Parts: sequence; C-alpha cells; structure tokens
Amino acid sequence: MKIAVLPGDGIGPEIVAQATKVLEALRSDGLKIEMEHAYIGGAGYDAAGDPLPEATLKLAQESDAVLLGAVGGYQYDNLPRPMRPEQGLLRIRKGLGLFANLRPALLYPELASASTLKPEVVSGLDIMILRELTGDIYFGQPRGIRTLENGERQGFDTMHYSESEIRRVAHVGFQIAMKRGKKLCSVDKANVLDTSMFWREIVTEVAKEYPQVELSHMYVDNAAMQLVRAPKQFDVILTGNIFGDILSDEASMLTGSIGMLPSASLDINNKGMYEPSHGSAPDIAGKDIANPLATILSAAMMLRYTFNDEANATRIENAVKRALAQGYRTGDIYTEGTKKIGCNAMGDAVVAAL
Ligand SMILES: NC(=O)c1ccc[n+]([C@@H]2O[C@H](COP(=O)([O-])OP(=O)(O)OC[C@H]3O[C@@H](n4cnc5c(N)ncnc54)[C@H](O)[C@@H]3O)[C@@H](O)[C@H]2O)c1
Ligand SMILES: CC(C)[C@H](C(=O)O)[C@@H](O)C(=O)O
Ligand SMILES: [Mg+2]
Repeated sequence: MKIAVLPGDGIGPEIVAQATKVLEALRSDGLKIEMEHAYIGGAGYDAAGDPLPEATLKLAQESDAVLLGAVGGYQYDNLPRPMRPEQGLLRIRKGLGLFANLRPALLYPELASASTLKPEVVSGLDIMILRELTGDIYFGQPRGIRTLENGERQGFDTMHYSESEIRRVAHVGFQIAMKRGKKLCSVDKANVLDTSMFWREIVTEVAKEYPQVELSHMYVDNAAMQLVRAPKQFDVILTGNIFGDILSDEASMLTGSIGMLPSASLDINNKGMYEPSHGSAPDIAGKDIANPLATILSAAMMLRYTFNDEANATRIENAVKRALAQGYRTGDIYTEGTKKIGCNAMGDAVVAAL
C-alpha cells in the first residue's frame, strides 16, 4: 500500500512527521506500507511555482491514500488566487474526487476539562460531521471581482449544488448513520437560499431509501448554537462545503482543541486523503508546540477507511488514549495537573504507547 505524504506548510511538516513516525512503528511491526513525500501548498509554489505541482497530483493519483499536513502562510497572502496555497488543496480534493469529508468530533474522557463546555454537556460526545467537499460556493462559477455600471467594484462568488452532488453525499451520510446511532441531521439555510431548498428536497428524497434512519433538518445558524448548547443531540450532521467548514471548527473546541479533530476525505471508492481539520497555524509553526494528535488520528482513519485495517486503526486510537491517560498534553489541551510536552514528544509518547 502506497501513501503519498504531503506535509505542506507551517506546522504541516512537524505534525506529519509524528504521524509518519507512528506509521513507521506499525510498519516495523508488519504493516505493509511505503511512503513517498511531495510538495503541496506554499511549499509547492516555492519548489515548482505551483501550489499543486503536476508531480504531486500524479503521485497522489498513483497512491492508495494521501496523508496531508496543512497549507497556507502569511507570505503567500498577496499572490493571485490560482497561486495561493489553499488552491493547491482545493485542486487536489477536486482532482481526486474527494466529495465526502468525514470530521469526527469525539471527546476523549481525559480531555473533558479541556473542552470549552461543561463536562456534563460534553461527556461521551461522539458526532460525525459529514461535509460535502467538492461543490458549493467553493467551486461555483462565475466568481471574481467586477466593475458595476455605476463604476463601483463588486466581489462575487456563486453557490450551487447539483442533484447528483447532493445525492451521493446524502447516501454516504445515511450509510454512516446506519452504522452509528441511526440519526442524521441535515444542516442548511433553506429559509433563505435556493441552493439549500434544493439540498433539503433531495436529502428528504434519499432518506426514503433509509427508513431506519431518523432524518431531521436544521438551519445552520441554529445548528451553530445547538452545537454549543447541547451537542450530544447530534449523531451525524450532513452539510455542504462552507457550512461544514465552519461547523467543524466550532465542534473541534468541544473536544478540547482544533488539534484533536482528524478528517478523512473520500471518493466514491473510499480512496482518500487524510488530514487534520485545522490549518497550518503559522503563529506556532517551527516551535515544536503544535498538537499532532489530529494528524495521527487521521492516519488511523486512513487505515480504517481506505485500507480496511480496523485492528491497526484501533491500535493507533488506543495509543492516543493511553498517551492522554498518562497525562501527556501539548499546550492547546494542557490543563493543570497534566504534563505539558511538545509536538515531537507527543509523537514519541504515542509510539511508546503503541
Ligand atoms: N486543511 C488545511 O490545510 C487548512 C485548514 C484551515 C486553514 N488553513 C490555512 O492555514 C492558515 C492559517 O489559518 P487559521 O489561522 O485561520 O487557522 P489554523 O487552523 O491554522 O489556526 C487557528 C488557531 O488554531 C491553532 N492551531 C491550529 N492547529 C493547531 C494544532 N495542531 N495545535 C495547536 N494549535 C493549533 C493555531 O495556532 C491558531 O491559533 C491559512 O493560510 C489558512 O488558509 C489550511
Ligand atoms: C484551507 C481551506 C481551503 C480549507 C477549507 O476551507 O476547506 C480549510 O479551512 C479546511 O477546513 O480544510
Ligand atoms: Mg476549515
């Protein structure tokens, strides 16, 4: 099994090094994988003048799975849009057909006191956010900056979802719900947006094929509020690209930190790219203080979803639990009485726990 490893920018190389260390440890214990590194994002722009160099896309296409760190950095903020690091990420998602983005918000009991919510509100939290990843306002055309008749300039983007895009991600959502608590909440803005009215119509239609799953609908503003009021009411949240981007960052804080939220981005055959939900965190890059657990847990998702290796996936997750139970914490999840360690040391702690 071949894994394309794309560390990217900022803390990307630091956190990915911890995840590959964990995978290496499993390899020395019999896991049959090979890993090849390539540039993406700002690193791709610096090395090849393109945030998604051709060689990187080719490697990703030829590999069985992709492990990605994060992209982006202040030094790229003034580049024209096609050259910006984030475009490399969007292009690889689109290029590999990764329409289903799974972002599990799971509270490890050891981190209950690191959550921004009261322990009784979050204990046992286990939500799966399913974010559509290759459509919506992210990819809609036309877009740009234009000059109106009155001479004023206007920025514009286009939101749209086609029926097939909604259907395929809805099916994934219901199938995930079938394997979990059989509850799916579809989040939209159908009181205002045509795209959302259509989204709701199609999701309701697809639901008929899954009578065992209880479907509910919620407006995104209410969902944002409910997530911090009573998050355990949710099992699977199905939503579009932009709402899912925002709600998953919000949900991450229920688990203690954005550094705890892994993700899997899957195509129709469960081939996928695995990356933490957070970004390149330029404010803490190069300091060995980033939390690598979201990336390590993303590697576990890779073993589960693409390689069907539940045993090794669980092994990684148990090792993370053990490291937390031993009291190890990076700064973002540190609470009094625990042991603050760096990014690299956290990777070592997980490997030791394996
Ligand atoms: N998937 C991705 O590659 C991805 C995702 C989000 C943002 N970005 C990019 O990252 C750059 C920075 O964006 P941002 O600051 O809005 O979001 P960010 O997620 O990078 O950081 C937000 C805050 O969370 C902290 N943080 C993030 N990950 C952490 C970790 N593992 N451990 C400890 N703290 C962590 C950061 O220090 C920062 O204070 C931008 O260029 C943005 O476009 C990339
Ligand atoms: C960097 C950006 C393009 C990306 C997104 O919006 O999808 C990020 O925020 C994420 O959540 O993966
Ligand atoms: Mg995001």
